[in-house]
Amino acid sequence: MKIRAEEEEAVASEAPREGKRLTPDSVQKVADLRFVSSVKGQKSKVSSSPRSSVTGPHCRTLSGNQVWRSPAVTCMQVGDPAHLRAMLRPLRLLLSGLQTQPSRCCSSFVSRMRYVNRLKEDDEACAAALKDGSIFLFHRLSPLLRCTDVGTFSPAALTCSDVQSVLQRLGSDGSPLKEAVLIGCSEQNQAQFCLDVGELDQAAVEEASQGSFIDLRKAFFLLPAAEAPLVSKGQALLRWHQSTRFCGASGQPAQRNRAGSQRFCSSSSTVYYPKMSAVAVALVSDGKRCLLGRQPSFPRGLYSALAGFCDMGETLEEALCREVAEEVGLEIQSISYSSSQHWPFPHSSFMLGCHALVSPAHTQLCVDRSELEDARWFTVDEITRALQVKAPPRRGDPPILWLPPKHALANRLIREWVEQQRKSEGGA
Ligand SMILES: NC(=O)c1ccc[n+]([C@@H]2O[C@H](COP(=O)([O-])OP(=O)(O)OC[C@H]3O[C@@H](n4cnc5c(N)ncnc54)[C@H](O)[C@@H]3O)[C@@H](O)[C@H]2O)c1
Repeated sequence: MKIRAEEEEAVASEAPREGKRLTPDSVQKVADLRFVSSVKGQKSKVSSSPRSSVTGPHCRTLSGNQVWRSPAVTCMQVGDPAHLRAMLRPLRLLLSGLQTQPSRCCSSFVSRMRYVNRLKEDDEACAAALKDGSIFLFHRLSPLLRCTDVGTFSPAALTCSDVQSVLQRLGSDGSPLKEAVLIGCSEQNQAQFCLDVGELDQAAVEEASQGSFIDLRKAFFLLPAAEAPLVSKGQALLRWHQSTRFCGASGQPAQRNRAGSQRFCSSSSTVYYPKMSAVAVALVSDGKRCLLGRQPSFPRGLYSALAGFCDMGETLEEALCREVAEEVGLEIQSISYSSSQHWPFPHSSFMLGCHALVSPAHTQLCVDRSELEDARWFTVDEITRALQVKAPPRRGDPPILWLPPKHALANRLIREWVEQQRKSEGGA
């Protein structure tokens, strides 16, 4: 596609270059300019009408923060029979946009995702973004949390200068900042980074930054559901860097890019990317009851959905059928996918959650005691009661059923199942 000289200039003026900061807005402006040029290019191939000219992309908000952008609007001379059609076009586009996917979308979400992607590829832009970004500190993989005025916890988001002054106060030259790893971009268009300051004295950093480093297992459940994934992603990336310093092929150090989205060994030309293990988790039902199991390591009373790591080469469905057969001796008849989750414990897993159905005629359990301490069928009333339990049973308390916490995918599967049962009871 051909871009005219002045458009090239306009694109270049918005494109990131030395001394100019890359932001989600500038990424979007470059995309807009390129888009207008591309529409002009396509237009000149399709029609050479001298009365048509492209004025620019047209935005409209359909809902929330989603801004859908229609193709560029073409201007016509008044009196032209096409004039009426052109005037009605925005309305047609709006109506068609409500029914079908628009041809192009430039929501603020898209701008942020493209921005993060650019930072992963452009070391200089990433270094500049760190100066304006927010940084989440960790100490030996425990995130720094602050208690809010209303008594809840939140991950402490520090500015680059905050972190610099903390480091200076503790006698550091600021070089640890180079180890910051990009996590994402906030809705306020601020790049987000995480940094492990495990080399520094924990109590001194806590005092200087007015927060507390809390073990992720505890922190994960103290945080609101929207914020827990941020610290879990940060910890997973930091852990991966700490354990992937060397190339497995050459034994030489593998160098990271500025964003920390990959490591590269120049001796073996191998690129390493952060890894997660795929885990299949299923809430098995016989149509009336659901099946939960417990491992000996679980806290007292806790039962959860059955889960297992996917073997190399297996599909999600194959992994689920194998795990359920191995652990409780049942054959799954059908599977429906629910949702997924990054699970940081004990190391990064990519959890894929499903509902699985077994035949009501074949529900006899044959539990593999080397994998599970116990597995049982539960009625919807037993599960509903367990969902009301607010605190885990203490030593000496009568035995009660305790379910996985609300941040866990297993909890979501259990709630979905209860809802489904209630609906079908209502419909029966
Ligand atoms: N978020 C949730 O709702 C939820 C629910 C259930 C399980 N989980 C998680 O799913 C994971 C798997 O559950 P599980 O019950 O099988 O746990 P598990 O930790 O008991 O693992 C079972 C066996 O899998 C093998 N294994 C360990 N790590 C592996 C890996 N990376 N790849 C392949 N095999 C591996 C080991 O032999 C281990 O004994 C655990 O990390 C658990 O915390 C999460």
